[in-house]
Amino acid sequence: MTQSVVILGGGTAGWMTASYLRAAFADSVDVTVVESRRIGTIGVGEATFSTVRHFFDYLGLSEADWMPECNGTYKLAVRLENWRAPGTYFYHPFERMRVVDGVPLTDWWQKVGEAGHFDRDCFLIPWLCDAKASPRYLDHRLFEQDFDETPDRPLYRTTLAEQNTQFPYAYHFDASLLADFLCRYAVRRGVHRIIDDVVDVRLDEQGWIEGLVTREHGELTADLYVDCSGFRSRLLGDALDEPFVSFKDALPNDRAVALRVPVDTAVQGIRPCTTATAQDAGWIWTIPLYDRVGTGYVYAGDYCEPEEAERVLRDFVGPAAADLEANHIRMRIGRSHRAWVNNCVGIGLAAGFVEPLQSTGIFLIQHAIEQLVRYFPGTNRDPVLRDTYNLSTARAIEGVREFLILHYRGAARADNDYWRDAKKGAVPHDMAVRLEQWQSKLPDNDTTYPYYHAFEPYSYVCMALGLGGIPLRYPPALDLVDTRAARAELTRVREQARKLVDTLPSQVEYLARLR
Ligand SMILES: Cc1cc2nc3c(=O)[nH]c(=O)nc-3n(C[C@H](O)[C@H](O)[C@H](O)COP(=O)(O)OP(=O)(O)OC[C@H]3O[C@@H](n4cnc5c(N)ncnc54)[C@H](O)[C@@H]3O)c2cc1C
Ligand SMILES: N[C@@H](Cc1c[nH]c2cc(Cl)ccc12)C(=O)O
Repeated sequence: MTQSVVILGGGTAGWMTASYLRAAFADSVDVTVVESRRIGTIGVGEATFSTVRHFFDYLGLSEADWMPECNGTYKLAVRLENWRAPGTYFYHPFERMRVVDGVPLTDWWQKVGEAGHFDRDCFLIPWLCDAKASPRYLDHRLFEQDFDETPDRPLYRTTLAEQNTQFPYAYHFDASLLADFLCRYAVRRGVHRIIDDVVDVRLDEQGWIEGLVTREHGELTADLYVDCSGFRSRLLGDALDEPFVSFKDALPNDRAVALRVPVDTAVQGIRPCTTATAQDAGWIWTIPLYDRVGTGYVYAGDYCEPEEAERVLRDFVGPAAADLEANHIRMRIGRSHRAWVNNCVGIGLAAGFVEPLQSTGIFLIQHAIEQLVRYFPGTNRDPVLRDTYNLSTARAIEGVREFLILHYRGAARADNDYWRDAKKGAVPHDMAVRLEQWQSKLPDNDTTYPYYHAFEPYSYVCMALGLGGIPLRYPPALDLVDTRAARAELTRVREQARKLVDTLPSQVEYLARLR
């Protein structure tokens, strides 16, 4: 029996959901997207997790299919500048920690490494980022060979649940071009697209949605409604009045101002990472795309006025910013108490958002969509499926919240009220315990947020070591054991990095070849 879904919203969340549901259920689920011409999309959201490749894989799309159309580039890490002190930087790479004699290399590094650059001493990717290298050779081989990339497995599509290796890169892309691309993909596969405004929502006596009233297309009805209306949360927050749990007590950044800066990347090169540069009231993102750079200042409105933020961003960009129009954005930070209420599921900004740091928005969308497919409601409206979905998606965003709180707690920077207050904000009880534990032994499986939220202990380790504000000791056991193997591994990282930097093409060269 065919079921029907109406999705409100044609931003990244709406079109990702529509295309994925179609790929999962084909003609068994009839999908309609209604999007407004008058209400724009958020227009930002250009950096991803490495796991987004499962999304494209599921849709049957290769890099060559979508990257050139969306000005895509590779992202091998986040580079955090000035979080410790002016002039410092470190990387959070898509690269798992090496382990020597059962001990993570970073723990060894605390004892035997030279003070300074844990990231460049323990990982390869920081060297590739500094060299603006491509993660692939011109014959398309990956710089690491741990991955089965055989293309001929048409019946086996991967999802987040199968993540047992750490893929070495994610992507940057133009968010508007991606939404257009996915719209074409979905419509070609039978998704109905309606351009109109939803002006009213009809509920039955139990509070279930009966229909969405549009300005010009009458009433749209379905078995399930997906709210992808962005921060407005037109169905979940507005019509169904589901309470919103704010994260502002711990994460005060609630505004952003963004610019799209044209750049001659052939001349400047394309650094294969997102850069997050700490500022007086937040931080600035720099996301290199194929033909331009996306940049924006994420800041706390309580500490900085929008005009001041725009001025700081323009100064940061320099002369190239002169004639560009700035996009000012208010952010609603937190989550809907429940993401799925009755016959309405919120996905994307409509359901919740943490803040752009570490680019978690699209990951949370992808996770929500995969969970929706897993717990898709039958005609009997089993409430257990809905409750399990709500538990899983709430845990994911709460984990992301915890990881981001660490950035502000852990930053050594404390030179003004914003950075000092950031260390006094609320911390979830369990996290307060973990912050203590990390001082005696770097974060590991037993001392990090226990539910799936995609960040693994090594990500927490990078932050603890790189941010510099948490006093850290190495485990005393390391004074009692032979350190030779660990020292040899640190030397091996250096040798491997040197060889890669010498042999890999630049990202500009590789992407030109891909086109
Ligand atoms: C400053 C900032 C930076 C970010 N950076 C990143 C990043 O680097 N990486 C990342 O993963 N995520 C990032 N995000 C998050 C990411 O942008 C969003 O998760 C993503 O774009 C999804 O947005 P959306 O589709 O939920 O909402 P939107 O893009 O706002 O789309 C809303 C849609 O709903 C439609 N709509 C609303 N009301 C109605 C109505 N009444 N009738 C008809 N249509 C309606 C609109 O027309 C539009 O199509 C960032 C977010 C912000 C705010
Ligand atoms: N495991 C997830 C999350 C993740 C792991 N390392 C990084 C690094 C950065 Cl910069 C962002 C996200 C992540 C993933 O692989 O995407």
